[in-house]
Amino acid sequence: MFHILVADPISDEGLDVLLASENVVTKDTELTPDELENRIAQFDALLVRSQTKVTRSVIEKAENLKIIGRAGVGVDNIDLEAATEHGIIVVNAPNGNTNSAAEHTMAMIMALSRKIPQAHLALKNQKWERSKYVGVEVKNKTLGVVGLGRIGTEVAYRAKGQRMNVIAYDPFLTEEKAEKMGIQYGTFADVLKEADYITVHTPLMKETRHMISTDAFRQMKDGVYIVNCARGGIIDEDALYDALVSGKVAGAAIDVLEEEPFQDHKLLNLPEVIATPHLGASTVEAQENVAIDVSQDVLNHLTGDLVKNPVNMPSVPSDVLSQIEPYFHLAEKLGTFLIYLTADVPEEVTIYYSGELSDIQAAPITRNAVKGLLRRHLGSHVNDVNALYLAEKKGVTINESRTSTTKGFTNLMTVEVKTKSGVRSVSGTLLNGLGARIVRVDHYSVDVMPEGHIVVIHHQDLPGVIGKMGSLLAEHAINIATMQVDRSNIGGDAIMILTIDKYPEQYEIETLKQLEEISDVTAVDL
Ligand SMILES: NC(=O)c1ccc[n+]([C@@H]2O[C@H](COP(=O)([O-])OP(=O)(O)OC[C@H]3O[C@@H](n4cnc5c(N)ncnc54)[C@H](O)[C@@H]3O)[C@@H](O)[C@H]2O)c1
Ligand SMILES: O=C(O)CC[C@@H](O)C(=O)O
Repeated sequence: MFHILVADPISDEGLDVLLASENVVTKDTELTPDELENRIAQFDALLVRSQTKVTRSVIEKAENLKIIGRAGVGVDNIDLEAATEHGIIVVNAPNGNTNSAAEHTMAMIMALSRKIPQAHLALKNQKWERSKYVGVEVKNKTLGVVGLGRIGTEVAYRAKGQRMNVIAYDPFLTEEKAEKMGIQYGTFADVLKEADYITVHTPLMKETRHMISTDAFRQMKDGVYIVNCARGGIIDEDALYDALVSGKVAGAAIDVLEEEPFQDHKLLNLPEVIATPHLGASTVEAQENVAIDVSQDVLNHLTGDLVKNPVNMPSVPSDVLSQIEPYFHLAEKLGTFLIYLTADVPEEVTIYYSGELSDIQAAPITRNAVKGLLRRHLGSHVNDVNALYLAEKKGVTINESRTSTTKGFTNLMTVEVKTKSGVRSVSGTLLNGLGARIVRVDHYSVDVMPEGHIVVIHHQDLPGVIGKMGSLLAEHAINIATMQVDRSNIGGDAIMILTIDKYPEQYEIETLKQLEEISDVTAVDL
């Protein structure tokens, strides 16, 4: 049974799936930041919209938190780096409110053009001022869309329905795609120069913060209209204020501001500005959609299933997943096995994929190998979410490589670690119907199930060594379950890999090391 905190108002209908489960759902949408920090340790999952700030200090106190669900798109209220570092998966609901936000954007464009909010307010104040509220038509005007993702695209199609011309800029937009959509493809500068209306639909990130700046306003047409139903901060508010006061911008429609909630903002005192309090996603339909999506992902994660909309981990399509999932366990075991053999700090890890593995989406398998490598020293908090992040933080370079060297196996995965004292490697395969096998350790060929207690012995290939080893283990009541031996050449270096029924004590390992033919003994616990 898990404890789930719902910290922002989230649709009850959408939460049904959580409420119907055996978990304990606590709804507290009035928590102060301090209260959230003080209480978060007792929860396994946290659900938020955009109000609650999930800061690093909240995450640092969230000892049991496994997942943060964002009922909506933007995750700028969640410290993603801190979540990733702590192995907490963040999921969002990217599709459920697209329509709602696009409709709100169109409503804002129309209201701005016809001065509806201003006229409405005057009339409510008993002022019949028809000549003061003459508007402009949108037909044949050019709408500039900055960010042609889910919402930007829906806005573009709707604007075409209003007989507007649309020009869009998005780093992922191609001329072909623009042509297919019946819109004009442009650079950011083209959009600024040609648009009568500019609407922004990018996420708020380092690259997009204040992208609509004083310089950008300078490049725009005189009398341009500006719309922001995406995120406060994409537009530089001081620059917008100056552009409105100077008359460069004829009007602005704002659903979001840098500081929210806001009341007494200087932009709101300008008559050319119309505003709503972050209502883009506030429709019954959108709220239900996002709550259902995020609740389902939270339940999936808590019950060990894969999530649909991870933010801090790449998602894997289900057909790809069914192909690669069988290798997760093998990859983790190879990583763990290898780290036992690696005495020095790993500097570089390369995972080689060959045979059937050479053309698959291997990143999730790589994550499992790295997880296996890091867990021995960093503990069980290393998981799929933070494995690569923690490796990078520890200065370990992770590489993936495809090779044609299959050594006769239909699939072969090799994990190689470089340290200051050299390179060690281990290879494994999935044998049809027989499961996972370790098939190479460095240059030695073996056949070992990657399970249980294993002892890896490097020795000299001399008569009697195997017998001596067996007797010594018997003296310590250690039963040998399986044994594999390989050698470089007759009488040369050799390896013996034993699986035994109990993990040996350190003094037992030391006893083995005392045999003169033996150069190294490593106990591995898989
Ligand atoms: N007002 C609201 O209530 C509300 C509701 C939903 C979403 N949103 C916000 O709307 C925005 C868009 O959401 P979405 O679902 O369409 O996201 P999306 O990820 O589908 O689209 C964002 C697009 O922006 C593009 N982009 C990124 N950097 C860019 C740049 N420098 N210049 C131009 N384009 C760039 C991306 O390539 C992507 O196509 C987000 O900020 C989201 O948080 C607001
Ligand atoms: O929670 C909300 O109402 C806002 C959601 C919206 O800003 C989003 O990014 O999805």
